[in-house]
Amino acid sequence: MAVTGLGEVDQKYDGKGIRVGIVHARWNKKIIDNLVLGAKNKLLEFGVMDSDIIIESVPGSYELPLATVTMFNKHNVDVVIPIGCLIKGSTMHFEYICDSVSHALMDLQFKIGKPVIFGVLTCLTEEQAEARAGLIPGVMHNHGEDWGACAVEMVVKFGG
Ligand SMILES: O=c1[nH]c(NC[C@H](O)[C@H](O)[C@H](O)CO)c([N+](=O)[O-])c(=O)[nH]1
Repeated sequence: MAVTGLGEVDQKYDGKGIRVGIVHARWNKKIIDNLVLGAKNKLLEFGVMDSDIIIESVPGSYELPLATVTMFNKHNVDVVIPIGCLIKGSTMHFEYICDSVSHALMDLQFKIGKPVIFGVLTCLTEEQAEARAGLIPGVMHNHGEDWGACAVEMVVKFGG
């Protein structure tokens, strides 16, 4: 079952024995905490052992790519889920971080040969971010759950 894109996981893959790294930014804490919880709970639901989920934080989303490399090298994980929340401000800072971080995380997969799940919300408003973290009842769902399911599927199908 792949993640349908509507947030429903329509097939469950066996996560037993898979080691998963989660690196998360600390900006927008309320949103980040729920995204991380959603990803972790989905990993556990798919059979990943709690002891095989390694979580580290960084100051902001800009630090996620380097932390992702270190997570692979230091903790011998099969996949990393970098989690961040970027919210547009009044300057171009948002655009530059979104662009550099998304490209860096995409490129890392090919350099390392392992899956890097894109868990960075790039939102124009705080409300958009809250909805995608499952913090507004009845509006969207916690995208962290999608990322957890995606991580297991990618390792099962394409892991080294
Ligand atoms: O994770 C975020 N980092 C942000 N900035 C910090 C950045 O990621 C770095 O931590 C910082 O520039 C130091 O390198 C954000 N904004 O500036 O808006 C943001 O919305 N989210």
